[in-house]
Amino acid sequence: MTRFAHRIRAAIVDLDGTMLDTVPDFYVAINRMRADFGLHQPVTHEQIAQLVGKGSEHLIRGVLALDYDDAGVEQRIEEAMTAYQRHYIAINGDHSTLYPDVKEGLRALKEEGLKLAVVTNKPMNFAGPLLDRKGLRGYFDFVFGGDSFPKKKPDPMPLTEACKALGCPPEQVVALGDSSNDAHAARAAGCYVLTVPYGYNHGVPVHEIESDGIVDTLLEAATLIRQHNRDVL
Ligand SMILES: O=C(O)COP(=O)(O)O
Ligand SMILES: [Mg+2]
Repeated sequence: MTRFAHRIRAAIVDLDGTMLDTVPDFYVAINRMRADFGLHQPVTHEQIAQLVGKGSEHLIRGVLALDYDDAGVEQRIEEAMTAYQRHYIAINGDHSTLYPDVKEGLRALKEEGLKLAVVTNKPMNFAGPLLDRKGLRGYFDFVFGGDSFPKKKPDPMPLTEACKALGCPPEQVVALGDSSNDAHAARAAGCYVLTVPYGYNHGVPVHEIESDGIVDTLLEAATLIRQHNRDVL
């Protein structure tokens, strides 16, 4: 955390793979959608984890591509998205769990005086109810989903817009995420970025992500940020 000499005033936090292990929810919704298509062999948690992080359509296209060629995917994508969304909303949060020290980390960031925003590629109608259900919504000043802006991460737009909402220049904002998607968006927006090693990085080892550091938990991120803010005083 020495790249910029600025005090950190806000954090932008990713959802899937950073705060919540949501693959078990995706697993149920995706395999129910597959069953609707007569595909009864379930896709695995590992296959799903590699496809999470770039929004629902990317995920469902990737899942369909396991069984169909390009034309077959195109033919089914609309019906698959409708079925998937119905199944996901019916179970949203039933099987997903908080990673260790998430609430402790968010609390510590707030105690440090940071403003907090969620920026996820999950659509808002999934993200909002999930954050409420897991007791996370109250920590955040803003929540932005994959459909909140015309572009999703790794485009910098959602982070740039979140910085504006937070009222902080990007160089005073740290992004906390689990994937290269978050890191690319943060770098392009001009924010710091710290990555957690336990999430889903499209099947690529987390140390290959260009970030300002890897932290074991959000609580460790908060400790690092507090230290950084003391050092720049
Ligand atoms: O791809 C998704 O649905 C969400 O992924 P994210 O929360 O890691 O941005
Ligand atoms: Mg993520």
